[in-house]
Amino acid sequence: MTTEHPVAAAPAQTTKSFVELKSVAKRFGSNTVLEGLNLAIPKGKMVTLLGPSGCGKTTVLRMVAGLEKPTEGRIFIDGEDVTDRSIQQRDICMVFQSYALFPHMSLGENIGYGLKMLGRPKAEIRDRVREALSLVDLDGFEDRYVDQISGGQQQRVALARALILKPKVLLFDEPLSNLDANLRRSMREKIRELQQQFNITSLYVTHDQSEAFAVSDTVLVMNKGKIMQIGAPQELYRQPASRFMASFMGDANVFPADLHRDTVEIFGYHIPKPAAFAPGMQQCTVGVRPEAITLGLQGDDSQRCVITHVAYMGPQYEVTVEWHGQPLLLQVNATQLQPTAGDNFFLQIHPYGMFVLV
Ligand SMILES: Nc1ncnc2c1ncn2[C@@H]1O[C@H](COP(=O)(O)OP(=O)(O)OP(=O)(O)O)[C@@H](O)[C@H]1O
Repeated sequence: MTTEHPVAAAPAQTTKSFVELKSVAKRFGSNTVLEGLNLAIPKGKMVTLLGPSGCGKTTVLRMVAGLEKPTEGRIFIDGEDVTDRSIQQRDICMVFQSYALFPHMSLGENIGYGLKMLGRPKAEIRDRVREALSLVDLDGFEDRYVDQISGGQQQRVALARALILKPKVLLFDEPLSNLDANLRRSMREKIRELQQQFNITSLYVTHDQSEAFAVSDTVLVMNKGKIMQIGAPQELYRQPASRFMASFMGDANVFPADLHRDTVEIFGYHIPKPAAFAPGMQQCTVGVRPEAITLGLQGDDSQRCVITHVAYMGPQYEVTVEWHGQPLLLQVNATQLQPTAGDNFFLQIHPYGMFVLV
């Protein structure tokens, strides 16, 4: 796919821009929502704020947009201090959960509205609207109205309306929350495709872990106004920095373990030691992801387990086994085994799904 496009072809401004928050705090009256927040979005990257409801993600996004002012700290876009600038003076566009389209305007008028306000000539607006619609796979939809298209299509129009302005920064506020599961997948693919195609520096807010992983270069996990961990999706999942992170990033079984030179020992069972384990440690707590555990018909006594609970999930079963008196959650691929409570197996743990907890 070409990276040249007359609507959103990355101009110098777009590719060079970045966002930085320095020592930002936000208080609403006596309620401190954020404290000492530092955040940097490299040029052309997508950073996602992920966290439980109320942790402060939308407040961060609104401060970057200029809809809220930090109580302390400064915000920079493209090297300029924008802390005291209004939303109109920041060269950013926002894509909202609610689409925020004008119902009395055609889709073409909605998308071209920003350019019209900038006083661009009619012919240019018409051409750029057509191209923006094409980018979001809505060719020929100029004359339709909001009530004549689906929710998924409305969100594509909202995306086109943002892209047409070639903003320095794109902000996404839970943009998929109102869409059903199938539409969510195709919309997030479209967002990621366009963001990467045009190297648009972007900040994305969601409380959905799989959505955050699918669209982001970097994910920043927040809890109660604090940053818990920042990293690439694989890093956060495979090397969570705390128990909160281990459980927030998915299911995890947690055990005390003895560390040997080349192996990790849990209940007498030896597993090859993953590279993440620091040399010199002798004991630690390990986390094991459910998908890293498999059931087989052969093994030794240290691997013996009995199934205590089975839940059918479609592609896989979620299975709880008892292992050395401890419950252990694992997944069984439905094409491989039909597990039943009471069955005896021998388990194996793959080192890929194991991490150290400190
Ligand atoms: N305008 C406001 N006045 C007072 N308190 C506010 C205001 N905006 C946000 N808050 C408070 O700040 C905290 C963080 O809210 P925020 O909306 O940033 O969280 P969030 O992580 O985006 O949550 P959600 O996923 O539910 O949107 C909450 O306790 C909220 O009640």
